[in-house]
Amino acid sequence: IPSRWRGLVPHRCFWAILLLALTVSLLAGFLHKDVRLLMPLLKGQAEGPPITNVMFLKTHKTASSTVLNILFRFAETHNLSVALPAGQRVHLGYPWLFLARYVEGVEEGGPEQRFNIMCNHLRFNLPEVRKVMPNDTFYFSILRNPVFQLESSFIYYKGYVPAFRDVVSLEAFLASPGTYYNESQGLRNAYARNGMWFDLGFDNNAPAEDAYVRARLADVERRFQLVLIAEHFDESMVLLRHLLRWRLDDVVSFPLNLRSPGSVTSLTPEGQERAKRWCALDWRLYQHFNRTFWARLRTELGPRRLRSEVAQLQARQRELQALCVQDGAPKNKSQITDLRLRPYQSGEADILGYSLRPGLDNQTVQLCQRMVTPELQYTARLYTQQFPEKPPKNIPFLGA
Ligand SMILES: Nc1ncnc2c1ncn2[C@@H]1O[C@H](COP(=O)(O)OS(=O)(=O)O)[C@@H](OP(=O)(O)O)[C@H]1O
Repeated sequence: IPSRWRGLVPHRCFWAILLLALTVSLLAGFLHKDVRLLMPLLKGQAEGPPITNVMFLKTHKTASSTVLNILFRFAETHNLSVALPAGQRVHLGYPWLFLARYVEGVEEGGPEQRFNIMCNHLRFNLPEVRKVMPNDTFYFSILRNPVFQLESSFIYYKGYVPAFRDVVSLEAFLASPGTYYNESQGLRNAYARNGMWFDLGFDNNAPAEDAYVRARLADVERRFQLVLIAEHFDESMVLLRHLLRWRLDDVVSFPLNLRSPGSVTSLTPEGQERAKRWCALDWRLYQHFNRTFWARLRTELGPRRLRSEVAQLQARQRELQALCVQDGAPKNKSQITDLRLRPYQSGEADILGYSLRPGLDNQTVQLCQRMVTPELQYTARLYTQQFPEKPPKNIPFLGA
């Protein structure tokens, strides 16, 4: 070593060691992350092909139309059969308890029929669902904070539900529900109290006694492999994708069936507390499954992978929104000129949908159109595809 460099040697050694240490630690961090990101691929291979027998209990006003759109798209692109409402119906017998014969192609005493996907509105009734779905079906559902679910329901079903018809606001209804809500007025009132409990097939007017509630929660735990939470929609989709072993693009969606900001009125804090008491069964249900949802995310994915997949999902959604959606935002009914894309309007709500960007090529139009097709039109379209020999579903509001 030349003498003029001798003093530098320990110094250089120090830097070299530091550089090595940094490289190793960076590499370790990178590899750790990368291995985790590779896990779905590796695990997917180990665990087998995507799950294609799926039953989604479509609860009301819980982002369930967005989930239905995801399932319909998956069915269409994978050539799967869907348990569709028979004849001119657009739901599977709701609000009556589901019966197998509400499904098109299923006849009492007729040959056995099994479908891959089931997701139109129905009131859950396991023995009858099992008659049309394969034994290895994956069952899942979605819940929403009952305060916001009830707000959405009130506006949407204002003219339809006897309990809501003659009251000026949800705030007024909750201040004195006994004045407006009459149990004996039949099933139509189910939208006014514990709607999610009702959709699960339970008695929405039952007293919220602890033993009863616990027993029903255990029923739901036993039957449904997964219960998602609407407030955490993206996390929900990441978890769903993981459990079904689907691709990221299979669970990308645009929010459907949204109320316009002008149709949203929020309850006061006092009104919210009343809503929780009035819908005590739904409140217990929601609290329980909100807890299990986060516990499940922790065990199935862990925070780092969850964050990374949610970010990927959101980036892909933004990309598709820029590609597909005219002006990149939802529109009200008068702005949607293509009737195939105009969502059903109900009650006092202004329900938003999407128009497609003009000038898209055929393949892109197909992809985008599927993503923005509302529930009724999509149900009708799949029905015609699946039963070309039957009269098509006639959706009267489309002509209006
Ligand atoms: N992705 C996503 N994330 C969070 N929330 C979402 C999403 N998609 C739809 N929504 C909200 O869900 C409400 C509509 O629910 P449903 O489609 O279940 O209604 S319906 O029962 O089928 O009529 C409706 O709620 P409100 O706007 O409060 O009425 C939608 O805004």
